Amino acid sequence: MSKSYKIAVLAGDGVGPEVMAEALRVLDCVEQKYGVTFQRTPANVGGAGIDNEGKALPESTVNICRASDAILFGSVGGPKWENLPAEEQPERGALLPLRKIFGLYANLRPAIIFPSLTGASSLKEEVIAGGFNVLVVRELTGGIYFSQPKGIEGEGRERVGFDTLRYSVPEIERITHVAFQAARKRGKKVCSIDKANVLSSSVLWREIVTTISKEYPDVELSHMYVDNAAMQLVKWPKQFDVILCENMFGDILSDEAAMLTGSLGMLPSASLAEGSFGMYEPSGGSAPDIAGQGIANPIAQILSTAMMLKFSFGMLEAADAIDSAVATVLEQGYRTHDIHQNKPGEKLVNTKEMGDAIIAVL
Ligand SMILES: NC(=O)c1ccc[n+]([C@@H]2O[C@H](COP(=O)([O-])OP(=O)(O)OC[C@H]3O[C@@H](n4cnc5c(N)ncnc54)[C@H](O)[C@@H]3O)[C@@H](O)[C@H]2O)c1
Ligand SMILES: CC(C)[C@H](C(=O)O)[C@@H](O)C(=O)O
Ligand SMILES: [Mg+2]
Repeated sequence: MSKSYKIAVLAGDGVGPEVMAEALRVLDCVEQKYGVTFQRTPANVGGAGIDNEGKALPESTVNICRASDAILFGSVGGPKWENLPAEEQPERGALLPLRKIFGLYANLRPAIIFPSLTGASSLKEEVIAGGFNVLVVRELTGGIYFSQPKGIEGEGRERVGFDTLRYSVPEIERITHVAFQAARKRGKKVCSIDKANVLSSSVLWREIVTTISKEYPDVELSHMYVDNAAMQLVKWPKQFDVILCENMFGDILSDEAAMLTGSLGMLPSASLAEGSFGMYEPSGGSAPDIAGQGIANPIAQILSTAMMLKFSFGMLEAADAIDSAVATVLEQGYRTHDIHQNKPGEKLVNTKEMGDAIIAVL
C-alpha cells in the first residue's frame, strides 16, 4: 500500500493563499512521481480565522492540526486586523499560539544564495561570489516573545509597556543540540548570537551553549554579540555556517540573511517539535503591499514544502528534487518581480507561472 500523510493546510492571509496554491500543485506532482498520498485538510487561521470563525486560531483549526502529521502554513496578518486588541490579532492570536501548542521550539531558516541570483542580492557581487549557505537556528517558543509578565499598565502618560526575557537551562540546551547536530552535517561551525555584555539571559545562554559544545568536539563554536552579527552578516556572510539565536535575535537576523539571498520571498523555514511533527512556513509575511496581484514569489512556500517532506516525512529524494527544480528554473531565467533584475535572459513571471516552471522541471 502506498504511504499516506496528513497535512493541515493553513494558507492564512495576504499572499499566503496565493503562494500556497503553488505549493499544493507541487505536492500533486510529488504524489504522482513518488506514489504517495497527501491528505490535505484546509483550515482557517489568522485574519481568515477572524473573518470566517470569529477567532484567529479557531478550535477546529487546532484539532485539524492535531490530527495531522505536519502543518503547512502560509502567512498571517495585515492592515485589516491591526486595530484589534493585540492578543486577538493574527500574529499573537494564531501564529505564536500554534508554535507554543505544538512545541515547535526549533526554527530552521536556511539562507542560501543560488548562483544565478547573485545579482539580486543587496550585497556586492565580489562579497557573495561563489555563494554562501547560512542556516539560522532560531529558538521559537521562549524568550521575550513568551515570557511573563508582559503587558501595558497604568493610565495616560503614566502607562508603561513591558516584556520579560527569560530562558531556562533546558530551553537553551535543546536548541543548542539542534544547532550542533545541524552543523555536524554541514560546515561544522556554530556561531552563537547573544548580548551577554548587557542581558542576564544572554550570560546564561553563553554559558550553557559553551557547556553543550563540549559534546561536539568536531564542531567549532564562536560567540558574537547580536549588533556585531548584524554587521558581519552584510560585511562577510561567508564566515558563517550555523547561526544559533534566541527567539527575537533570530527573527531579525533571519530577515537580514534572507535579503542577502535576493528576497524575503525566497526564504523557507521549518519549525520543529521533538519527534517528526513540524510546521513549515515561509520566513516572510503576508506582504500586503503586493497581495491580490498574483505576483508574489512562491519559492519560499515551495521550499518550505520540501522541508516538510524532508523533516516530517523522511522523503529526502523528493525534497532534493524540489530544491534542484527551483535552482534549475532560476538558472533558466524565471524571475518573479522581487528578484527581477532586468538582465538579459530573464523572464518576468507571476506566481502561477513560477509554479508552472518548477512543476515542469520536477
Ligand atoms: N509567518 C507569518 O505569518 C508572518 C511573518 C512575517 C510578517 N507577518 C505579518 O505580515 C504582515 C506584513 O508584514 P511586513 O510587511 O513587515 O513583512 P512581509 O514579509 O509581509 O513583507 C516585507 C516585504 O517583503 C516582500 N515580500 C514578502 N514575501 C514576499 C514574497 N513571497 N514575494 C515577493 N515579495 C515578498 C513584501 O512585498 C514586502 O515588501 C504583518 O501583519 C506581519 O505581522 C507574518
Ligand atoms: C509575524 C511574527 C509574529 C513572526 C515572528 O516574529 O516570529 C514573523 O516575523 C516570523 O519571522 O515568523
Ligand atoms: Mg520575522
